[in-house]
Amino acid sequence: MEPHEEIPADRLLEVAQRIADRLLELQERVNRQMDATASAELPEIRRQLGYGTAEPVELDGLVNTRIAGLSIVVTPEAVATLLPVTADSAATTRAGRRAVTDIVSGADGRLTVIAGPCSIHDPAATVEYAGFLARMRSRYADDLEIVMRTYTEKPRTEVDWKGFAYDPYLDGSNRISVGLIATRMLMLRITAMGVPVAAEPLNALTPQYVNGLVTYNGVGARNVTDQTARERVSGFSSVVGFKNSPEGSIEAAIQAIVAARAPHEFLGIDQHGITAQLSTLGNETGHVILRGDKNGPNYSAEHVAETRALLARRGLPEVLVVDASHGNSQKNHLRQIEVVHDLARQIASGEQAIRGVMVESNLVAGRQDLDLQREPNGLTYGMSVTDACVDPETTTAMLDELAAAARARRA
Ligand SMILES: O=C[C@H](O)[C@H](O)COP(=O)(O)O
Ligand SMILES: C=C(OP(=O)(O)O)C(=O)O
Repeated sequence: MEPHEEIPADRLLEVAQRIADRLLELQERVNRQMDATASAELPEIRRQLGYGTAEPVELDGLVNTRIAGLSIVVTPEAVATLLPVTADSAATTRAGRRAVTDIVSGADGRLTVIAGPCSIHDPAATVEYAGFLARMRSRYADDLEIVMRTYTEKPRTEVDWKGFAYDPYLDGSNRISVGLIATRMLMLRITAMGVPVAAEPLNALTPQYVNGLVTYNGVGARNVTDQTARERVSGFSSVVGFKNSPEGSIEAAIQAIVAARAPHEFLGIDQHGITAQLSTLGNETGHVILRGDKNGPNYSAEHVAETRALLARRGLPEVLVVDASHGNSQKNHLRQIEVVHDLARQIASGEQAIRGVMVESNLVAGRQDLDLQREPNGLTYGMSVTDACVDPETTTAMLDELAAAARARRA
């Protein structure tokens, strides 16, 4: 057992902070050595290339005029060395990816369910919720492959809290190193419990910190047209889904599928945090996630048929996942129940294209406002601080219905 596996979940942030402090101290020293080597050798390289001595130019008011701070962050390699993927976690992710890939390709007739909080904000509640999903996974294993939403990065419409990976203390202190370490610790913990993890890869650098721990990545509605997001997931080992755009464009998700199936060359970082050129092979698991839009839902049989036709026209597999929340619930968590009813009816009557359902679920129903100035202790335990979620009881009823539908479709 790794030492971090024994840490009580309510002390996870404290330990993440200690790890961050030690790693940042080390990284400062490494960076100083690198800077010293570069400043010793670069003038000589300049000279060998036939350039004269660089005259210092005053750049005040020209560069970094809107940068208020710049601090180093722990590197993926250092974090992975202290918090390695254990055999149990690796086995969970391997099996989860295999199962979801097979469901997407049609080799496995079950249904994927991506359930869990809209966003992660409290390690203890997250681990407790993972315990609930671990029980659900055993109960419904014959019909469902259940994966836990472990979203620590949140895309925001305007300005708001950006998620646990960025601001783990929920107070605007934005300790990103601590957030990245704590995210990895949580994903290690959840996968060690046998529950595969789903995430949203919002940032170009964060995936390196959770390498080997994510089974399913959903590119969000606000990022689906982003070239850098498409490039990134073309190299992911996980299964990837693309939401329709916030305005309802399914075509945007289809274009993302096509883009991500292709190999790409782009800029990222390597495991040492050094800028790197990444060469990818393309990801063939890409599919549309229907999430509705601001004007209404898009989960009906007509929408599913329309999406199938659009995919067929592009010669793509007629495969999709439906998100019961967001535009499909018009952000009313209880409407997810109606969405799931409808999807269960479609699946039971033989609709083959629907391979997965996403549900926003948490320990406590509803949502609460997060005030970054208030003590986090004022929050209700287990309740979402972003979009409203259904509770475990409602989630269980949904899983029961979806399992029966998957069974009926296979029969
Ligand atoms: O999934 C959660 C939210 O819908 C998404 O992050 C956007 O949130 P916002 O519109 O509240 O910023
Ligand atoms: C942000 C999310 O959804 P969307 O991109 O559909 O708004 C989400 O699934 O957390």
